Amino acid sequence: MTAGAATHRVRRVPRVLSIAGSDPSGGAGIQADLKSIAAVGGYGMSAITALTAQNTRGVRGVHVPPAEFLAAQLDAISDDIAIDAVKVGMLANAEVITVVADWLRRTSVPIVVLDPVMVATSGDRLLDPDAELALRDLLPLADLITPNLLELAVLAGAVADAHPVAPATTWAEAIAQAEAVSAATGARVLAKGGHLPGGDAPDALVHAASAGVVEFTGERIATTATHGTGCSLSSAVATLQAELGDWEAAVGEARRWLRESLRHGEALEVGGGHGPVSHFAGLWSRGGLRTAPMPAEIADEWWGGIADVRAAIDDLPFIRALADGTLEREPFLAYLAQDALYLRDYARVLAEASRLAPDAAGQAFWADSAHGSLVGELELHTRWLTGDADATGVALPTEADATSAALVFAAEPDAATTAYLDHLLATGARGDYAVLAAAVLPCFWIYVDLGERLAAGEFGQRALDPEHPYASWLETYADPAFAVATREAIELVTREAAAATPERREAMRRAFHASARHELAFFAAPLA
Ligand SMILES: Nc1ncnc2c1ncn2[C@@H]1O[C@H](COP(=O)(O)OP(=O)(O)OP(=O)(O)O)[C@@H](O)[C@H]1O
Ligand SMILES: Cc1ncc(CO)c(N)n1
Repeated sequence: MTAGAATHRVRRVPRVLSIAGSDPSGGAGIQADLKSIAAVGGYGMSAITALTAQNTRGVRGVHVPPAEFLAAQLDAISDDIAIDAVKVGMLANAEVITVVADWLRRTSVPIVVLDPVMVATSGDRLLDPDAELALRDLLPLADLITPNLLELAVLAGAVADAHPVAPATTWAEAIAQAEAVSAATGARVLAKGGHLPGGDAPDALVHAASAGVVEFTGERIATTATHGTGCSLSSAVATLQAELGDWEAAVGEARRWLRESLRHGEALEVGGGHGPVSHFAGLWSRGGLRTAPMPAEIADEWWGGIADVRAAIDDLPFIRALADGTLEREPFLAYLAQDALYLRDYARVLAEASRLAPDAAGQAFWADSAHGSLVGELELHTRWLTGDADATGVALPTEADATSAALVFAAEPDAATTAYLDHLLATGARGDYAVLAAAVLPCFWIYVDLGERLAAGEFGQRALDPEHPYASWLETYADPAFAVATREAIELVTREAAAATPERREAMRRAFHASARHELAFFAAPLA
């Protein structure tokens, strides 16, 4: 850990100001800076030093607004907003340099990265030659300076009392020049080898005060999309340093990001010269572009998506007859016998969801539900199937356990039970928690919905009669505690779906839909 890291206060979304020129073609200058800052996770701001008329082929003109107006921009920002890092780019002339240097002295910005822009990738000048010496006063205000080889030579000359220094032709020479600039200014220097001939594109982080040289190597990427690489790198390093508080880590991560962006630059098909890098290529491919739905929207969509299945369940002769009490005892007991078989394995599937759950809350919830379906629901079934249906609230006689188990699970699983359980058990075996949780949800949701609507008289007043032949069944599913558990299940599952990738969310929806169809087949079977 460096001294800087020890005192660093972590800033998850650093507020980063770019003081630079405008590139209307969007690949360099403040446009590249804002994209880079956002791409690596910062909040970007920009104070514009100069306007250029340029594209990927070259710079056609430069307009420098009055320096007082740059000062006004800088003060407007610093009077209101805490700034975690500043990146300085194109400065155009000596007057602009003075404004920026004065503002930096007045404003205590914790991180200053100076990209001493002098010449564009196209070869056009972006800094008056007579301003190169004025840069000397700005250098000690920087924490990190990021010159390319030509700029490094100019800075090395400036700190050597304006003795001209020739651009390095070897990497060792470049590092020696960086050491001289670092020693004279106290700043770290990132020497960039992008302009070296050869197959490598090395950078070196040089800090004379700690006699440290950290080299970053990597092969040169074959691309014409190199417009604005220097702007992009310096902005990314400033942002990442504010987040990580470690220069080596910040440069390393910024380089990884820039190299990925370089690889995708040509695919943007911007301009016929040196095109821009693709600043968001990584984010686009890994994060996706569409906004994720909210959990409540997912609940509505999934529930709406099974409206036809729910309507079909409502219309089943089994449900109608169960509601009005005319259902024969034989199909009711046949249904319960199948449901007992179902619940035994359903509890195992819930236990699997508990095992796979990513957090303790989820683990506890599914474990509770597994327990609930065994002691709450299965006990009800047992009372019915062992002929103990009238002994409400009385515990099962323990000496009869073996006999009752034999009775409860005596039935052969029918096709609907087998299909439903195969679906759930296979989903569990695949080991995807989110999909499994979606698959078990209809069993909560459809039953609670039915139970509540039966108890509300939606299927006739007979369902509310305490003398109803299947009153204990009706009460079990109208139990408010079951509704609470169901709401929690919906919340757990839809929150998981909201955080999932679109593909995974779709797999969850499909599993949910499949289970709903199995519920319909299950209710239809006893009278089929
Ligand atoms: N073709 C490439 N392959 C890999 N990395 C590259 C390539 N071109 C530039 N880089 C990297 O991009 C960063 C910027 O380097 P470069 O030396 O081009 O700066 P610059 O000249 O200031 O950039 P600009 O083009 O914006 O003026 C460095 O990290 C460098 O290693
Ligand atoms: C405005 C601006 N800043 C920096 C550079 C360096 O690439 C550029 N081409 N344009």
